[in-house]
Amino acid sequence: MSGLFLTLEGIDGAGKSSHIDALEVLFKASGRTVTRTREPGGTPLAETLRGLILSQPMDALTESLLVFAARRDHVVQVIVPALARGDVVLCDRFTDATFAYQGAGRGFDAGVLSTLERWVQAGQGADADALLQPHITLWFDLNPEVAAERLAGARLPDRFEAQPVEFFRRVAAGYAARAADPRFARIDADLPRDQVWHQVEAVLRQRGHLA
Ligand SMILES: Nc1ncnc2c1ncn2[C@@H]1O[C@H](COP(=O)(O)OP(=O)(O)OP(=O)(O)O)[C@@H](O)[C@H]1O
Ligand SMILES: Cc1cn([C@H]2C[C@H](O)[C@@H](COP(=O)(O)O)O2)c(=O)[nH]c1=O
Repeated sequence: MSGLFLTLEGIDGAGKSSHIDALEVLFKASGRTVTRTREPGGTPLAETLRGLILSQPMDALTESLLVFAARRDHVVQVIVPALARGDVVLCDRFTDATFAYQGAGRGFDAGVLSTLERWVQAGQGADADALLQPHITLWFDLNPEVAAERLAGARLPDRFEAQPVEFFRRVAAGYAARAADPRFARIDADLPRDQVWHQVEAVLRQRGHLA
């Protein structure tokens, strides 16, 4: 069986993490082995970098280099081996987040991000031209004002969550621009949790990722 690389994306507070447990249960019930992971993070080194990225002041180039450094370790150590085994890889954020947050949010050069993406996600040997990309990206689309209300009081904000709503409007626009790619499935996240889940399950069945 071939591996499935599924990513979850959206602005902070859009509700994507709330559905990862259920996704894991669903795929396991269909007989699949699941590797559950997140970005930035997913390896000891990448989790160390995550701690710095979410807490330390830095400019947009440093931030971009650190997220891609964390990603390289994660891709090599976790994602590629899991896909080679045939696992379903459930990854909370991947490179779309970099284009949305560092690109659209911070205003950092998308051409430089694309170059880093090619270096970090290039295949090996005969596959050198193939770029590792998710098979499907569940994009939890939620108005930034609603997301901010959901996050208020839920937890102490990190360096991104502490950004003003204008930042998240730019990030949301960045995701919307990337959603033209057919691997994106838009999930209307401005609905009660059970209805959000219903959309997630339906899209996976429609696209043939679940029996
Ligand atoms: N459909 C929903 N309706 C109302 N509240 C929700 C819904 N889904 C999640 N929440 C609540 O919104 C908050 C953010 O949800 P969650 O942590 O899943 O978001 P997230 O997209 O993973 O955010 P982040 O990327 O910042 O981790 C939580 O308090 C969660 O309980
Ligand atoms: C992968 C990635 C993430 N970010 C930001 C987005 C979020 O604010 C945090 C991660 O926190 P979460 O609660 O686990 O969603 O990191 C980023 O700016 N760039 C990236 O590439």
